[in-house]
Amino acid sequence: MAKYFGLNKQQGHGGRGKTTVLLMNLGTPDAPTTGAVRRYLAEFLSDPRVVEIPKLVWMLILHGIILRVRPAKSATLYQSIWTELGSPLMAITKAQRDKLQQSLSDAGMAVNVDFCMRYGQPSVKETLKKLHAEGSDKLIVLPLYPQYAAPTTASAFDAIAKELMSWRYLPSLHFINSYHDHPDYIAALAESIAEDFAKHGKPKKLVLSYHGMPERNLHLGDPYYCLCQKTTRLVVERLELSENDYITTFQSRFGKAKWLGPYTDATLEALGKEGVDDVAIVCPAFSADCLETLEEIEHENRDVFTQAGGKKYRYIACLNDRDDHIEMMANLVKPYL
Ligand SMILES: C=CC1=C(C)c2cc3[nH]c(cc4nc(cc5[nH]c(cc1n2)c(C)c5CCC(=O)O)C(CCC(=O)O)=C4C)c(C)c3C=C
Ligand SMILES: [Fe+2]
Ligand SMILES: [Fe+2]
Repeated sequence: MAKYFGLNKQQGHGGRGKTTVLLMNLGTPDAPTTGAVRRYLAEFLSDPRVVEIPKLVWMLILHGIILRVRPAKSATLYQSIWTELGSPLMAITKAQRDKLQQSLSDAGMAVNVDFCMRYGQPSVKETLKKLHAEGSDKLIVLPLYPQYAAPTTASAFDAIAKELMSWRYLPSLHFINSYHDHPDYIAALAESIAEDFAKHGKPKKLVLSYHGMPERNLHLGDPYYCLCQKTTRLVVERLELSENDYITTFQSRFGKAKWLGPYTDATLEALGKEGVDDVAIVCPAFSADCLETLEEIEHENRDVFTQAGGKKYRYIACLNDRDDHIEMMANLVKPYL
């Protein structure tokens, strides 16, 4: 048939039928240098899902001010968390890919696991093209953002859809848009907190700090804020905490607009001043440790808290490549395999 119609090898329509679980995360600079951070931020902050300001105005601010000032500052912060394996976000995502591959293979499933990043490398475009060339015609896309948000989850979908727009032979596609209340996610999160309490004692306050976004997004219909509140409720119910034991906050504010609150840094400062001097802090919106957790939460906010009078400050790591986190991913994708 192929010979009759003059199809070449690349075009061959046989030999397909592979299934791939495609993990997706935000992305990170290639190096902790001003140039690499500028390239990364230029791509990230040009995404209209991330910054919803009229394009012309935003491009003037972005290129005229932000990309001249922020990359050098952020590069210094990235240097403080960089490891011999590179950016933590990249190293952890690779470990998650490898362990999920192992887990699904051990369960006897003939499935390939790969990952790509929304911004930077490995790009959505190159990864989809590679998977197609390898014969994958069924994709289960799992963006590693537990709580759906338009700037993250919808943007991941945009990038996939944008690439596939120019394809003739589309793969079958399943897109998992949120797992904020999945029992395995809640169980893994609660277990990581319980382990910390067992080791260091129950703190006076558990702070559940989620990545923030402009408050306006909530009023325009983004469910992220409500999904974060639901995650908190399910986790604290499982840990049997009472209302005074915990607080939900939002971190990583960017720009001058009002973001979701209460803000993590202001809350820690207030707690320190009020004599709530023993806190543990966990970041449920991040599936992997990154700049926003390792630098902003573990370091910057520790200083805020201790300078306000706080004494004990424990950062509880993200779920990263914990076995229960990997099993959660396996259970999330299994119904589609
Ligand atoms: C500009 C607006 C931003 C929105 C909205 C936003 C939402 C959002 N982000 C994450 C996850 C991550 N963000 C990370 C870094 C980061 N985020 C913003 C801005 C917005 N994020 C900036 C400018 C940066 C870069 C860091 C800096 O220069 O200070 C990261 C870490 C990347 C890394 O390399 O380690 C993650 C992960 C979520 C879940 C989210 C949803 C509301
Ligand atoms: Fe962010
Ligand atoms: Fe930050």
